[in-house]
Amino acid sequence: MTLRLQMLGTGGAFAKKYYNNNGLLYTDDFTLLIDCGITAPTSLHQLGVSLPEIDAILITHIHADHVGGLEEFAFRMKYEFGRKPVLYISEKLIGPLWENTLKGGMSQETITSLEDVFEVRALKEGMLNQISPSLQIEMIQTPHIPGKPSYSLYLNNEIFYSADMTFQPDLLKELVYERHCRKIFHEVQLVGPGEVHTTLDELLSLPVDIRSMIWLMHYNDNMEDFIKKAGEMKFLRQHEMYTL
Ligand SMILES: Nc1ccn([C@@H]2O[C@@H]3COP(=O)(O)O[C@H]3[C@H]2O)c(=O)n1
Ligand SMILES: [Zn+2]
Ligand SMILES: [Zn+2]
Repeated sequence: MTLRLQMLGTGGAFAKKYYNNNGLLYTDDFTLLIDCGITAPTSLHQLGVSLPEIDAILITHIHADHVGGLEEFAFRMKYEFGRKPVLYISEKLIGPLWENTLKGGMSQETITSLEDVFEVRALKEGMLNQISPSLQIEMIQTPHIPGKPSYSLYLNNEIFYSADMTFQPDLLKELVYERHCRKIFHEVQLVGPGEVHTTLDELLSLPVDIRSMIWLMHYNDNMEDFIKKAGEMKFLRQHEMYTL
């Protein structure tokens, strides 16, 4: 079963030319939205994708470029379409997503918890979660902000999709050399110290066979200046459809 990926955006948190780094992952019979940031509703509108066409949303971590569009998504599904979207989320993030992010805007007499606006499906890390008949996802907790859980995704035991994360060369080597990973979608910070992200220079330090399978995403507006500096790595483009 082939997967297809269409990014709603490929930009970093503060990019303006590129939308938030959120993606539509398609199987033949299922559409999963990976992260739903501030710009996700606009990008979906531009692509002509209506909200009910999305079978489920999966959240990697709680930053506005990954969850800032959830309020609009949930309100519109409730009031325009009379439906509750399916939300896959780490069990550790259910409380914080409601208490720290959505409660302020969404709470009212009839809405007092995340479950009132989403059909919540808790994901456990380190094990295979069956999302649809042909899509399995393992959540791998990867370091981003200290004390703030963030989860990268291993799709169908062969494709790595990074959440926002600091450089983890040992994980990437283990996935490629021991777990048959054949494609990597990786966030990148093009200049400056990474701190909470992975820099282009760090990714350039990986062995060439790993670099050749990397597609870069979550980049800043000056991405075009780095196309020739990324070696074998390629830049993922928003709104283009990729067969994985
Ligand atoms: N310790 C931190 C925390 C946050 N940030 C910036 O805020 C952004 C939040 O979304 P992001 O995509 O994770 O990128 C983060 C950093 O740009 C940062 O640079 N350092
Ligand atoms: Zn981000
Ligand atoms: Zn983040």
